[in-house]
Amino acid sequence: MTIIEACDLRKEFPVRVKVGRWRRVRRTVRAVDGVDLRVARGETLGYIGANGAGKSTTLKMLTGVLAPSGGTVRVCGLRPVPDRTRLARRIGVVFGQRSQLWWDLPLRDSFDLLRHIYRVPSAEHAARLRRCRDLLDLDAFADTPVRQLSLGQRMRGELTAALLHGPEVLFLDEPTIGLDVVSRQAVRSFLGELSRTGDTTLVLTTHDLADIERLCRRLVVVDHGRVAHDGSIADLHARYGSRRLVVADLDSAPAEPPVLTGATLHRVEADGHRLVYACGAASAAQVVGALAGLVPLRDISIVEPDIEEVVARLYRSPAGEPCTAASAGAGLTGAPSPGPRTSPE
Ligand SMILES: Nc1ncnc2c1ncn2[C@@H]1O[C@H](COP(=O)(O)OP(=O)(O)OP(=O)(O)O)[C@@H](O)[C@H]1O
Repeated sequence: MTIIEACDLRKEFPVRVKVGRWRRVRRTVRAVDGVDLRVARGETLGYIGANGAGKSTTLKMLTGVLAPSGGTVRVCGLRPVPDRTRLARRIGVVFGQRSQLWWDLPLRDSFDLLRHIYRVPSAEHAARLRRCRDLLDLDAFADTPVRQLSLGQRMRGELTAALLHGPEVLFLDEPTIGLDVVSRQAVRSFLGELSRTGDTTLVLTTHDLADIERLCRRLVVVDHGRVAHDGSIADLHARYGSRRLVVADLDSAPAEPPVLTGATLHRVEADGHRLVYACGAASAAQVVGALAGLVPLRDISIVEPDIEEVVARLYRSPAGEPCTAASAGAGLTGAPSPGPRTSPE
């Protein structure tokens, strides 16, 4: 059953841009440029894109913070802006940069206030709080005023606050940004647990692709406000020509690296003692078999394609066009997008 449905979703912002020394002209920034999205109940969706690609704007339209300039959107069957109050009871939101906690109150008191605001029956509230306390280890700092919490502690508090009313959908904008390794792991495993139960639909934007790999089966990549990829991580690799690498360590370096059918020599390292082949039509097993008959193998390893590299290539390819394997290059994850589309007003 579909819980989020966006059709041709658009958001334009009027801006004034400096031209020359004194002149300013009006322009329209197309931050979201015709996004179609359907998310099934219980799904965990990763929503990624370079800086300025339109992720936060999309999330703001899905949560009723911003009104779309065009298209239609339904979340839990409601229109996010006109039905904002009703929607607020059915969704939870964690925006990394913005807090929903009371700065001067201990975390525990914020949770209590939220119970009253959302009118959650106390048994339900207690059960949900107990689960979060266990999984997120809140007890050590539940009596500390929010302003004294570390970022990682506050984020654990934010996650709890967003879930206490039992939302059907949880929107998370950069939930692990700036967290130390321990807090990041705590947040990831908590979200993993939440995702496994399937009770809550999760929509997650992040620049940390490890979040995506650990949590999301489905990945939507946006580029210049448009969906450039919607599918599994495996689909992404297949579409953008990611290849497995076979790394062969040799006892002695051959005069010339062997030419293999169905694989290409990717690089030569360690003075010719290490050959790295990228699998094409040939499987990793076939490459290893062929190499074994041609060179003295000491060791073999197979390296799975790197999601950071494929996403970086996708960000760099013009308007989400699939790049060929030949266009693969070193990763530049997080490279800023050339910017949103603008047009004169
Ligand atoms: N209120 C606004 N007025 C004008 N332009 C805006 C406004 N909000 C966003 N934009 C522009 O819309 C584009 C998309 O912004 P958005 O914040 O959605 O990107 P993002 O993908 O979330 O980026 P980041 O990864 O950096 O958070 C950007 O170019 C941004 O400058």
